[in-house]
Amino acid sequence: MATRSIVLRMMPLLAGMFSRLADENIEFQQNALNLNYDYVVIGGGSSGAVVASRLSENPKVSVLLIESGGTENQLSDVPILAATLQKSALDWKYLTVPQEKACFGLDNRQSYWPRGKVLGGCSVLNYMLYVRGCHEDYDQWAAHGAEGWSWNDVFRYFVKSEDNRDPDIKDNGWHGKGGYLTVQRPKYQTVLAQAFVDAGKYLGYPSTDTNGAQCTGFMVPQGTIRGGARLSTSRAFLEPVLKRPNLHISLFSTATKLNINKHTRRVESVTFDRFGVPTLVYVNREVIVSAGAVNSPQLLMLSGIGPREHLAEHGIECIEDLPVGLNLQDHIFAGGVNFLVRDPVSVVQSRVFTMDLLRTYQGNATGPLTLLGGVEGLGFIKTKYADPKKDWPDFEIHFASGSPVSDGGQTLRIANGLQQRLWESVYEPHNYEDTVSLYPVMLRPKSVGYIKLRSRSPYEHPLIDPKYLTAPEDILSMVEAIKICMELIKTPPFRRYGTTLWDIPFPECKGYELYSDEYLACVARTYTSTLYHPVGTCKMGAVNDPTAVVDPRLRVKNMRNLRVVDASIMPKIVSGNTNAPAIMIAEKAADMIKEDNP
Ligand SMILES: Cc1cc2nc3c(=O)[nH]c(=O)nc-3n(C[C@H](O)[C@H](O)[C@H](O)COP(=O)(O)OP(=O)(O)OC[C@H]3O[C@@H](n4cnc5c(N)ncnc54)[C@H](O)[C@@H]3O)c2cc1C
Repeated sequence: MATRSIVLRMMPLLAGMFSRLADENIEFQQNALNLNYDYVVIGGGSSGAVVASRLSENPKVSVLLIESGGTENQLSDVPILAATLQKSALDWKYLTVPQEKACFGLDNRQSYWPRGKVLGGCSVLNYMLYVRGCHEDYDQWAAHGAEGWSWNDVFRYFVKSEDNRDPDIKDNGWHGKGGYLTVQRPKYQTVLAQAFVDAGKYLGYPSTDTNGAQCTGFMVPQGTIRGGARLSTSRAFLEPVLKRPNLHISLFSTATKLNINKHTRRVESVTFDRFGVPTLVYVNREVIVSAGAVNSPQLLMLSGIGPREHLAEHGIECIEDLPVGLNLQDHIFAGGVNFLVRDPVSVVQSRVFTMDLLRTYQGNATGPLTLLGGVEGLGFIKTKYADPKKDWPDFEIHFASGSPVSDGGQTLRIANGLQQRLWESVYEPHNYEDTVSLYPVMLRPKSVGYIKLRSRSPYEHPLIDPKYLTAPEDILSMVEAIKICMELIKTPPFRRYGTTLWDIPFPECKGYELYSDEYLACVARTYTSTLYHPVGTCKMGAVNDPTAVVDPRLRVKNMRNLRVVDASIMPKIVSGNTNAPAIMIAEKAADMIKEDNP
């Protein structure tokens, strides 16, 4: 407790020191709004910020961006502090319903879902990892009705955003230069980053740019950072265009209803609360809902677009009966895959938050504070359940050069909602010791959940049930992935630093033979962690696909001027982190909107 308060007391100092890297005085907020706009974009997150930026390139159209939150702060700039932003004012603070087959070791068996409530959305809270997913993901989307979304179609939109700055990657033919979104590795690595990549080689995985020709392999990740600081989509795409007179941004503004004319099928206006005051704007051309995978379906349902029977439960008139909120997919990992390290080479709090390193960060934008939330390696692997003939890994290992004990349980443990009993018995005895984690992330889970309304209040959090680990295949593949992580830690590149298996078993799993398949399955079901990638709740598909909410041009079916543009449109979750895909979706959508509104 004492240490926590010391760190908390250090925050203002940190904030002061990092002022070089942030400018809170930038005026995003538009004071007076017009009565109507050509385009109203709802939600200024990873996708919405990009859409608003691109649409307002045409000076002849007017664009209003409505965002529930305010602007990011100086702490959110510091890459290693990513997890500390959870449960802060920048977070929507969602919780899933208690899980039946997972999260046994989390408070009330609920998974905590942070989502960015701030201009830039989750790109302000995220771990900044730049990952595109595999070519196969997008080819599958297209094959199942999302015409125009194959890898060959989407590739140029990844490139369009990008300003890749790492010499060994930027010229390999797979990346863009000069775009708004700077992509680069932190200048600093611990020795463990290379150990991870070398361990992958030991098991036959190439060291490669997994965002390029081949998806399977290991790499030290690139991130959406610039000058050692986080680069949110707000900073990247909006800050440079703020002076455009045709772009208005309304902060602290929550859209509560799309007002739809049932006969014309047009959204005529949008109701929103601006600093708590009910407000209305009229729409000349289109409304673009970019409120993310939780809030986009919520807003559509509140406005009468959703499953008829479910809307009726809340007394909402159904204007269009569509499967909004279904098809919820998320990436999870087994949080208990941590290892002990003999040598002082990992990222522990006492070695990171020193005055010398703070000065290094301030002066040279390097040092451990630039690490991407502490993630130093990504390994895209195939378990025995993956198709050996395809370059389509079924797990992504996140290698962290630390674990929940690295800061004495101050951030990750709290963010994950780890139960006190589990914390005290398994982790606390190793507080502040050198450790690493190899978190196996299930890339294409079979378990699918849903989001529903709890009430017709826009302010009540929706009911979120991801149904983690309910499909039997999921736990089987997770066990195989954990075994691969254990193999990696035993390879010479890691062993030279004295890595060993964690020496305290999970008490809940003591009935099983240590490290047996049953034991590992129990660990995965006990410490089940989200990777914060919910998608799919406004599914894109062919017009005649009854499971689709939007068509391949992202138009809500049977509506004239309404699109959804964010991670919720993914028909299937991509095999990688979802920020770069959300930005790509927005880039492509902006082009489609321009084409459809000549
Ligand atoms: C903790 C965390 C770590 C992550 N790490 C990574 C990572 O390292 N790499 C990666 O690729 N991905 C990562 N992700 C996931 C990635 O950031 C998201 O998938 C992506 O940002 C989603 O973009 P979006 O536009 O769909 O939604 P969001 O970015 O969530 O944007 C939605 C926006 O809409 C606003 N909004 C919602 N409702 C309303 C309303 N009614 N009215 C007005 N505004 C509204 C929200 O405040 C928000 O700003 C992470 C996510 C989190 C939370």
